[in-house]
Amino acid sequence: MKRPAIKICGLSSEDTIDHVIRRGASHVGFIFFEKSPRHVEPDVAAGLIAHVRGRAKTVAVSVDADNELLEEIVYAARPDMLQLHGHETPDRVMTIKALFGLPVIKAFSLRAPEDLARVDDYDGVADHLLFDAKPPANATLPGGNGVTFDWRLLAGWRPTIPYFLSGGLSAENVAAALHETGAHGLDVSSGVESAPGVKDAARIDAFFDAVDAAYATA
Ligand SMILES: O=C(O)c1ccccc1NCC(=O)[C@H](O)[C@H](O)COP(=O)(O)O
Repeated sequence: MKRPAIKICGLSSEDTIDHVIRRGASHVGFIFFEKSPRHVEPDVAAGLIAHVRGRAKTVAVSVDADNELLEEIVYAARPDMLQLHGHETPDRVMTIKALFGLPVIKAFSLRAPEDLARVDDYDGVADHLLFDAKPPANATLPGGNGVTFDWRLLAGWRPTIPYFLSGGLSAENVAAALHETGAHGLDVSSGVESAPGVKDAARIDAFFDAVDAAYATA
């Protein structure tokens, strides 16, 4: 079985970036959402993204961002891809793609089967999908909450667009998540942190070790 793409999200230091790329991250994500403990300003992200260039795909994550913010992010930081983690409609995704010419990962929050109903509308529009858990009722962030959803929602479901499985993944559960869903890619943030926004080298290693072990036995 082919090892999935692995996106480590919410990065903010060159050392951690180097570590996750060394361990095999295919994508690294930067959060542009001020309420997040992982938020990076576009000028800081520019340095981090320049540091990555060519070694992994760089992903700028935004939430219902207007054109002005997207311009600031894209023209300052020059990411390879945009992740839209809000309520962006298919029309809005098409507009963003036309404006910036970058591939788009469209994120969806899942809790129940009906949450998948809108996904087909993004066929031919989004380049990748990302399935995350719906945030808990008291959450202030639409993502990065470290909570899982019921992976059986995706079992046997083969979308025409490749997808990242996300939401509360960690070294402890990633093998089961892969087994249940057969996801094309994995995305993790809290599960490789010691505190919100603080990436942890040991947890990063444990995560990649768990993915490698899952593939060695697949
Ligand atoms: O991580 C954040 O702080 C964040 C804030 C606002 C929108 C999206 C955010 N994260 C997006 C991601 O792709 C996360 O990796 C994804 O939600 C999974 O996070 P976690 O459950 O913590 O692994």
